[in-house]
Amino acid sequence: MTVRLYLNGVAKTFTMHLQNGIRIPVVSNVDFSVAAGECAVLGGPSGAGKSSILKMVYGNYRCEEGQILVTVGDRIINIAGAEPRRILSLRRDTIGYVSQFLRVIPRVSAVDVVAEPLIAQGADAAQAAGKAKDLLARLNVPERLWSLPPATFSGGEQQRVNIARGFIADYALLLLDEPTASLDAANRAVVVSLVDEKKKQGVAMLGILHDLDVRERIADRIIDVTDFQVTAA
Ligand SMILES: Nc1ncnc2c1ncn2[C@@H]1O[C@H](COP(=O)(O)OP(=O)(O)OP(=O)(O)O)[C@@H](O)[C@H]1O
Repeated sequence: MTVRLYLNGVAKTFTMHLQNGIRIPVVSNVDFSVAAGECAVLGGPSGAGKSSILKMVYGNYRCEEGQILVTVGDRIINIAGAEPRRILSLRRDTIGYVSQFLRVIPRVSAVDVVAEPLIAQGADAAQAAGKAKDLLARLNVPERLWSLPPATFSGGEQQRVNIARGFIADYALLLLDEPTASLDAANRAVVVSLVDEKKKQGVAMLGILHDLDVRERIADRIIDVTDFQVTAA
């Protein structure tokens, strides 16, 4: 078993600087690992700290305590102490993030929006566009939309463009932040098969999935975040 992600003694406390520096401890002693080819899902009630953990792994939230170790080839990198430039290069080459929200880029076509992460990893532009079209077709985005910028697409169409963009590149670690929220059953099934393919390729995945049906189909393990919750003294 190759460990791809290891959180070791991670803690997160928010400090509200505009409210007299009130400190809100959220999680502490977070310890778990995710192996290559495994999909682990963070469980626990609303407010338990699932998003905070995912955002620390992606480097969006600073991790003040503990280590977040990611295996990159034959090296191990600690995201908790990584410089912003290192985090950006990890996001290009090693860690992908699939959420339900598309950040629309004006005047860029759906195909180019989807292909971009793969081109950033060094792929040939024509091959990347081909793979982008395959994914858009699998996710039932109508072909007449592929050459248009997604700004005017429906919410569901934008969401599927974003999923295609999240799954196109080759990352060792993929973070799934409610990727199937508000998708219909047919497209949820497509996401399940995309996750299965990533597992076969040895990609480690860590996700938040409130959709119980999808969670049951893709989660190899549930990590209960309440185990790490900081209870008020
Ligand atoms: N940027 C922030 N500033 C201050 N507090 C925050 C911030 N982000 C999260 N929190 C607090 O941390 C706690 C955990 O939030 P988080 O979003 O991680 O929970 P969650 O388990 O993902 O919840 P949900 O299932 O509702 O999305 C909450 O009490 C929330 O108010």
